[in-house]
Amino acid sequence: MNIDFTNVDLTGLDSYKDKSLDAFKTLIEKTGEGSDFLGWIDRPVDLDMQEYERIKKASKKIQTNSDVLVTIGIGGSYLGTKAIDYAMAGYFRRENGTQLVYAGHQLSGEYLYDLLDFLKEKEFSVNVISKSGTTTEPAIAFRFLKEMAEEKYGKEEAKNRIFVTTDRQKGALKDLATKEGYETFVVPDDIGGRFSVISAVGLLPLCVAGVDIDKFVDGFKNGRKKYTINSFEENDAIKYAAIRNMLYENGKDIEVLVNYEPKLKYISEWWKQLFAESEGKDGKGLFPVSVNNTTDLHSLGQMIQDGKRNIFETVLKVQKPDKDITIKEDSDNLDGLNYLAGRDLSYVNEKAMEGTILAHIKGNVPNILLTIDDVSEESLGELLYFFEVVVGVSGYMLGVNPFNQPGVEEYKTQMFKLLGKPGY
Ligand SMILES: O=P(O)(O)OC[C@H]1O[C@](O)(CO)[C@@H](O)[C@@H]1O
Repeated sequence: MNIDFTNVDLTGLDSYKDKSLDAFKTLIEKTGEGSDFLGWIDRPVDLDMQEYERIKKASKKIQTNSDVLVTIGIGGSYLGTKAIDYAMAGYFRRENGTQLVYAGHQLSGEYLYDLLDFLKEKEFSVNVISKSGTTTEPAIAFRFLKEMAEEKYGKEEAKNRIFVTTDRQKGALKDLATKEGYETFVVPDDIGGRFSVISAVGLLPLCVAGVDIDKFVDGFKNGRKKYTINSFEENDAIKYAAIRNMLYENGKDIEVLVNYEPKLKYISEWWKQLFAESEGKDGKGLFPVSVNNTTDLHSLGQMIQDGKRNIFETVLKVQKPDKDITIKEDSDNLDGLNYLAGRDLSYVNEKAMEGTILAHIKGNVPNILLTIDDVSEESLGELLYFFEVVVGVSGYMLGVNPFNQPGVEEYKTQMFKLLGKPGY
C-alpha cells in the first residue's frame, strides 16, 4: 500500500506534526478518552485462537448444509462483512463459499417479505450479530428468521443453524442464545462495533462466504506492523491524519473517498461509518462522502469539479486488477473507438482516474492518492487497519472521543416515543 500526498499543498503542515504525534501517542498508549475501546489495536496478533477454530468449524458446517447464510446486523455488525464480501465475491458469480444475504440493516418490510419468500426454496442458516444485543433493526429481523428456521427445520435442527455473535455475558441476545442453546461467538468488550470486523463479527460470515480469513488477518497484522510506528515520516497513517486535519482547518469540510473499481463500493460504506461515528461530534468533523467512478463522474462529478470549494478527495487506486479485457479493432469503427484498440480496459480506467485527478486539482480539490496492490484479503485487511489508526489519531487531533457515538441515540429516542415503547 502506498499513499501519495503530492497533490496537496503541504505548506503549513509542520505545525500539525507535533499535534499528530501527540494524538498518536495518546492512541497507542491508551491514555485518551475512549481508551476502553482500543482492543482492536493488538487484536490481529491476539486473537482468541479457540474461538477462531470454532469459527472455521461452524463455517464448514454452514457451507455443507446451507445454500445461504442470512447475516443479520447493522452498522459495525454489518458493514465490515458486507465490504469484504462484496469486494471478494466476484461481480456475477461467487467462485467459492456460500452466499451471504443480509437482513436487519434497515427496517423495510418489503425487503424482509421478499427475503423470507426467497428463503422458502433455499437451505439456510442464520448468523445474528449485535454487540449490544438490543438494536431494533436486527432484533426485528431475527424474530422473523428464527420463526422461519423453526418452522422449516423444527426447533432442534434450527438450533444447529442459528449462530449468535454478541456480548460475552450480557444483553437480550445473549440471554436468548443461552435459553435456546445456540452456538455463540463473542464481540469483545474492548472493541467498538465499527472496529469489529477483525472479531467473530466479520470473521464468521466472511469465512462462510469463502474469504480466506487467515490472509485477511495477515493483512491486519501487516497494517499493525506499519501503522503503529511512532514516526511522522515513516507512518503514513499519522501523516494522513495530520493532513486531513490541516485541510479541515483550511475550510475543506468534506472528504470524498473515490474508487474506480465497483467492488470497492462497500469499503467506502464501511469507511463512512468509521469516520462519521468517530469524528462527527461536538459540532465538529469532516463529512465523509464516497463516489464510485466513473459512474459518479456523471452525477456528483459536477459538484466536485465546480460546486462549493469545501471538498478534498482521497482516491483509492487498485494497482493490479484481478482480471482485465482488451479492446479490439473494429473494421467499421462507427463508434470511433479504434484509437483505443489494443488497450486494456484497466488502462482506459486509469487514464480516466488520472484525468479526473488533474481536473479536480485544477478545480481546487486537493487530492490524496492511496494505492493498494490488489483487491485481496491481505491488501484489504491492511487498508482497514490503516483507516482505523487514521481515525483514532485524527479524532484525538480534532479534540473528540473517537470511540463513542452518542449522537446515534437521538433518532432511537424519537422513534421509540413515536412507536410507544414502554419507558419512552
Ligand atoms: O452491534 P449493535 O450493538 O447491534 O450495534 C450496531 C451499530 O449500532 C450503533 O451502535 C449505532 O446505533 C453502531 O455504532 C453499531 O455499529
